[in-house]
Amino acid sequence: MAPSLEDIRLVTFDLDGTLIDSVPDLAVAVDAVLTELGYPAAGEARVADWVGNGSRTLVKRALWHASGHEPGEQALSQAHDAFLIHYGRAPSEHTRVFPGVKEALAALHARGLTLAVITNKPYAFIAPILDALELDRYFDYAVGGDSLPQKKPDPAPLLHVAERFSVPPHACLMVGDSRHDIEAGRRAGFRTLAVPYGYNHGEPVADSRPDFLVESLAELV
Ligand SMILES: O=C(O)COP(=O)(O)O
Ligand SMILES: [Mg+2]
Repeated sequence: MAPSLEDIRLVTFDLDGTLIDSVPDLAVAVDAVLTELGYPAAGEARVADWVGNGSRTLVKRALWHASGHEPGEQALSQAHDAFLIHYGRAPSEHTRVFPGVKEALAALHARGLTLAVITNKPYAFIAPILDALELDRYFDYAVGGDSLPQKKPDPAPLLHVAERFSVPPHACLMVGDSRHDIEAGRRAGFRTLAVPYGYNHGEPVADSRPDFLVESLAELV
C-alpha cells in the first residue's frame, strides 16, 4: 500500500542511491585517483559500497582498500583534492535518474509540497547534477555534506531545512537509501521512507526500520 502523505508538507531526499545512480561517475573519479597513485582501479561495485558518508570518506575507503592500511591525513587530503577535480570535470556524464523519481517529484511538487535535497555529497556538485538531469525545477533547497558542521546520520541538516521552511518535524518526511538517512530522519523527528535499490553497504535498509519502504518512488504518486 502506498504511504499516506496527507499531513506531510516538506519532503527531504537523499541524492546518491535514492534519486540518482551516480556510482558510474564516482567510480571514474575514484579510479582516476587510484591509477595516478599506482594502484589498480576499484570498479563500480566496490565504489557503490563506499558511497554515503561524504567524498572524503569515499576516498579514504578507496585508499585503505588499495594500500591495505589507513591513509595518513596528508595523503588523504591530496587524494581527496584530486578526486574533487576529477569528479568536477564530469559529475553527471554516466549518472542516471532512478525509475519513478521524476514522476514522484513532479507529482509532489504539483501538490505544493516543499522539496529539498539533503546529501552528504559536497554542495558544489548538487546544482550541476540536478541541472544536467533536469531535476532542478522540483527543488526549493539543497544541503550538502559540507554545508553545515554536521552531516547525516546527524539530524542537524534535516532540522535546518525544517526550520528554514517553518515546518514542524512531524510534518516532514526523509526519503533515503541507507541507514544514515533513516537514522537522521528518526533523530530529527521526521517520518522516514526507504528505497531498497540504492547503496546500503550490504546492509538491507529495511533493517533500519523506516516508517515506509517502497520499491520505487513511483509508489508515492
Ligand atoms: O557520500 C556521498 O558523497 C553522498 O551520499 P548521499 O547522497 O547518499 O548522502
Ligand atoms: Mg544515499
